[in-house]
Amino acid sequence: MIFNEAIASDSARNAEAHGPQGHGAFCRDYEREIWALVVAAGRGERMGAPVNKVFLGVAGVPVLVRTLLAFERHPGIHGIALVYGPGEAEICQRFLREFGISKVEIMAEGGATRQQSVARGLGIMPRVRGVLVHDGARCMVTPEVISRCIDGVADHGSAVAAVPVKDTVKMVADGQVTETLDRTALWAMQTPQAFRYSELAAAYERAEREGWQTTDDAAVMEKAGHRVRLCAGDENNFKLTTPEDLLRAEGLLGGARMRIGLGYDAHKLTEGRKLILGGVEVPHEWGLLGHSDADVLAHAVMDALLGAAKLGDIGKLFPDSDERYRGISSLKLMREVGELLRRAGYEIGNVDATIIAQRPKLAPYREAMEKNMAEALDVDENRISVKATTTEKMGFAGREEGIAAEAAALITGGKS
Ligand SMILES: Nc1ccn([C@@H]2O[C@H](COP(=O)(O)OP(=O)(O)OP(=O)(O)O)[C@@H](O)[C@H]2O)c(=O)n1
Ligand SMILES: C[C@](O)(CO)[C@H](O)COP(=O)(O)O
Repeated sequence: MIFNEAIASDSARNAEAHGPQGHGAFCRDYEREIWALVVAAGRGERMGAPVNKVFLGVAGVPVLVRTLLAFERHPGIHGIALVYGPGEAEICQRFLREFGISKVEIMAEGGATRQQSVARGLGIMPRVRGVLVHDGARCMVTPEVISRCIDGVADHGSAVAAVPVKDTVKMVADGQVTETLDRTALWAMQTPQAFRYSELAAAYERAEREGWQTTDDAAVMEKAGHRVRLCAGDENNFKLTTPEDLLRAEGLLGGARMRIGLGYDAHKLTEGRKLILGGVEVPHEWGLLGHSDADVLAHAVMDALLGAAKLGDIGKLFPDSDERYRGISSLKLMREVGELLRRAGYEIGNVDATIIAQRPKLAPYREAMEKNMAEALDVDENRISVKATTTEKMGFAGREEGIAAEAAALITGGKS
């Protein structure tokens, strides 16, 4: 990542971006690339949240992360420049690491207005072919809208996502209607707003020099004398501006994205081993046999979570042929599972597990097991439930040959 705040001149900027001249394969031809410029330096006053609205979660994933992932995953986007608010660089960098976002190559602090923030981003980006300026607060942008903007800038030099106005719109003064506008000629502007980088950067330099005040990039281009073309946006690509927008986004992304998973595991009881269940060492004359600490409860919970996220199972992730996992605490593996889910954009809704054991009596340890696993998964204890049952002496558990556990997990969110 470049992460430069300011680069002195155009030639220095492209030298920095391209790397040293003559490095053949490593030399990027920025003038062929299409980038996204994501602006997230607003205050979100209309949202009324105690933090910048782009850091609020929608279905468990921060708004800004959702926005960045849309561009990260689009094959037509070569790089991303991110403009953040004062004091917010660190949290942005943490999100990039946690969610494995690798296309953000440039970061800059924004200004007091959106126009200034875009100008700053353009000022430190490499001179690419086309740039899609996008609001960090429009986290529901689809790959189709991004594609239309990329195609539009390639074919016509501009493409601004927009939707036709559906309501009747009137001019009003002092609470009185002065005019009813012709709705057929009215379109609501969204982002991305895509332009040739050279033209947009020059228009923004002029806007700053001449003190223009605009609310979108198209307006800057219009004032600079360019023709601006629209492309089809999407009704769901709305800007999260007020708390109602957040609810609407949650409704679209939250409930519809619930997933469930089931996990089951069984281990043999044997002498000379500790009995570890949910990370708790339970006093007993036998313990469970296994390559790791054989924590059958933790294993069932991990498989339920991995299954819900379609990320495989513990056998695939932590094979018993791997010496690194010999004797390992399963809670350590559970931490990794939690991290994997977070990176994939999931939030753990709840986990319900049952241990199937004839003996020992497990009720006194249930809470400690719940606490351990909640800690490992970095969720509230309220989300993890552990129960235990006997099989009335029937089957392998009843004969005390082994202990089994089963778990169900519900997760929400996800990147797609
Ligand atoms: N000085 C600013 C103002 C806005 N933006 C960004 O521009 C986008 C659209 O702005 P808006 O929704 O108006 O965001 P806020 O300015 O944060 O909201 P408000 O006007 O309610 O304070 C947002 O992603 C916002 O972070 C920015 O980068 N720098
Ligand atoms: C760029 C924009 O999102 C297009 O609708 C909008 O103009 C931003 O305006 P705001 O005043 O920052 O909400």
